[in-house]
Amino acid sequence: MLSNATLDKTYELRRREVRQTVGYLYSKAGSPVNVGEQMFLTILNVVTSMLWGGTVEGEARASLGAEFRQVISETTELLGMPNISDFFPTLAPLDLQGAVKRMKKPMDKLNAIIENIIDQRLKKERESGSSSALEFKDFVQFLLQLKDDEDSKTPLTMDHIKALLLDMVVGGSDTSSNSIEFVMAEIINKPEVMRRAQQELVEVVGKDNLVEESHIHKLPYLLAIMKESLRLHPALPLLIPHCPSESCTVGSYSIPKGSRVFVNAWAIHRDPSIWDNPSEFNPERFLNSQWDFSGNDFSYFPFGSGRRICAGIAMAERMVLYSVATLLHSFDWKVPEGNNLDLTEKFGIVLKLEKPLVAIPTPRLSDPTFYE
Ligand code: HEM
Repeated sequence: MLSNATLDKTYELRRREVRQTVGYLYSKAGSPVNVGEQMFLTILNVVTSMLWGGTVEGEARASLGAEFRQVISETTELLGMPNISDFFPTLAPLDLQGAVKRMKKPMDKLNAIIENIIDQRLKKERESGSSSALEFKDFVQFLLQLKDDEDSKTPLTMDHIKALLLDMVVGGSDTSSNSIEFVMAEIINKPEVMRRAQQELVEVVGKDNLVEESHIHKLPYLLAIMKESLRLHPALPLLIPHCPSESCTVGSYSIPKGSRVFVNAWAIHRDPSIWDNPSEFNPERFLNSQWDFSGNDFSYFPFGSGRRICAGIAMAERMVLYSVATLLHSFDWKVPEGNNLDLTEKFGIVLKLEKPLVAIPTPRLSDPTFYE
């Protein structure tokens, strides 16, 4: 589902959602909008339509999207909370901070949403006679077939399927939308960066044309902006906790088997022995640089590294670049009069802006049909 070949085939899904967001922003032209919320809804719809073909529209888009965002936010907040049970596992059964108890409510809600989706899919299959009768094969359909395949080398249970779907929705939506929010906040904070990115878009896309995903490989300055924003604000600042299956030694530290290892990518990305003026937002440092998202260089790895590297890098790169390119090509952005742009970060397993980015879009394209 996340390979470049499949992503090429599902471009229409991303395009449809991004165009819908542009239409919404056009209807709000001149008024403040919550950028992160809009981007969350856009990504949520893209991820869910790739997983099970379902999108949220109209009124339901705002209400289900807001509910989903709240539940995912609660879950990721609890996941990232320092928990005494992690450091003293013998205390875990006591759940001293009540983390396990508090996790139950959002997890029950997420489970109910996912179960409902699987039930609907099974019902549809029963009605149509077979799964292959469905119009197009999405991830849920693929997993359900794999579960029923007796010769499969990967035995799957319904719990595995639910966990995989949750992983994708939670892992894909909050990370990508927060990353887009940080990119936009940094750009709005530095008007010269916004102008240069828009100039690049005019040269590559033109003003009488729409941004397409195929353009993003021709926008080196925009890619440098994404890399620089992920350097300062990696979506998962401590990656995802790792757990070695064997005792090992790393950089002369011995790591016992089974210990919980947090890698502080946030601090490495701001290490003054690696980066000049580490706290400055300066996309130029990434123009013609050796740093990429492969995780092969331990001074820059916003998607992690090695066997557990992010499974969604290709999709994240497409979604972030395509969304930001479209937002900047279609609109000028500023914060409401009298408001200061506050880039203070809020730490958790997912890094967020302490104060959500609220900004005003002003259309830049003369032809109103580009906003339909
Ligand atoms: C800008 C957006 C994103 C960022 C910055 C990001 C970052 C990361 C990071 C740092 C990890 C942990 C890697 C490690 O511990 O070494 C991870 C894991 C993962 N990500 Fe992403 N991610 C993003 C978007 C996505 C998307 C769009 C999807 C899928 C729809 C996705 C799916 C996953 C999955 C499934 C894992 C777990 C991989 C495993 O444990 O084998 N991510 N991501």
